[in-house]
Amino acid sequence: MNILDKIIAFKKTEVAEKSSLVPVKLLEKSIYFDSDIVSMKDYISDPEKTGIIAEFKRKSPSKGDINPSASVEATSIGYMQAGASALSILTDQEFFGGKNDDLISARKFNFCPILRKDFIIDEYQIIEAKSIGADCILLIAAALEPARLKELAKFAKSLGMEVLMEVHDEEELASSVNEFLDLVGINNRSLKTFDVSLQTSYDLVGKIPNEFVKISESGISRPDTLVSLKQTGFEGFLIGENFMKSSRPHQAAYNFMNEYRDLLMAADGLTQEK
Ligand SMILES: O=C(O)c1ccccc1NCC(=O)[C@H](O)[C@H](O)COP(=O)(O)O
Repeated sequence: MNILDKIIAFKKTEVAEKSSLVPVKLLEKSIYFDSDIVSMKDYISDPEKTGIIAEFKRKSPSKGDINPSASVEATSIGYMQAGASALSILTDQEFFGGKNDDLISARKFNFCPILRKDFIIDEYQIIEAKSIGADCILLIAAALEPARLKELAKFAKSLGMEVLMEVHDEEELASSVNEFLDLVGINNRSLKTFDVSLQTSYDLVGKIPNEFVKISESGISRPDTLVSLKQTGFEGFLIGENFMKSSRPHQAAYNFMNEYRDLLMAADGLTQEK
């Protein structure tokens, strides 16, 4: 059993418990339920923005504790002030130390697209995502049969939400891509070995149909990597640990984004000189 199998097995029990404790009818009463979303697709593909989806995660299966006591308020506000285009908030408690309240707090303090980062296997979790103020959900191709993934994506769209599908290889991409997705993410981290290889992104970017916003996810730690990922066709970059491992994640994000902007300007200057 790999880590994803373990997480999904846990989610099945979690969803059964939660849905018996908090019925859908109650979730639908949330002030966020009928609110319009802030479009992740629009913010990421805006050329004036950095495309960075800055992630708030306290721990992870691959790294253990990263920053258990970080403040979601200070970090999310700081990320957006630093120039992030969007936020990704881990809501899984068991494996990532997150909670729904983290997303609710991020929503309260920021006007920007927010991705609910969790392991979605059921419509209940999508309704819950909308009720806590998320704009976009993640569907992981390795965790869902293609037909089920499509069903969940369609359901999210029916609630007015956007969908990011994450894949790890060409097979997942070919079998799971469907018309209800908005963004497609290439995860550079193998969920079997936890090894990270940016080559996965470079190999797969050309295979993502152009109607989807292309995101590179995981293991990004250098601003110059973003420049080359952008040059190969990525518009979005999901970055978590590199910021969160700092005692001041928002400061790390600020430094990273400043350096990225300088590199982009220098790269643009070189292109114009040619
Ligand atoms: O991060 C993990 O250890 C992990 C393990 C199993 C499933 C998912 C996992 N991570 C979720 C993510 O996709 C990352 O948090 C996200 O892409 C950011 O990655 P990073 O910048 O490397 O923190």
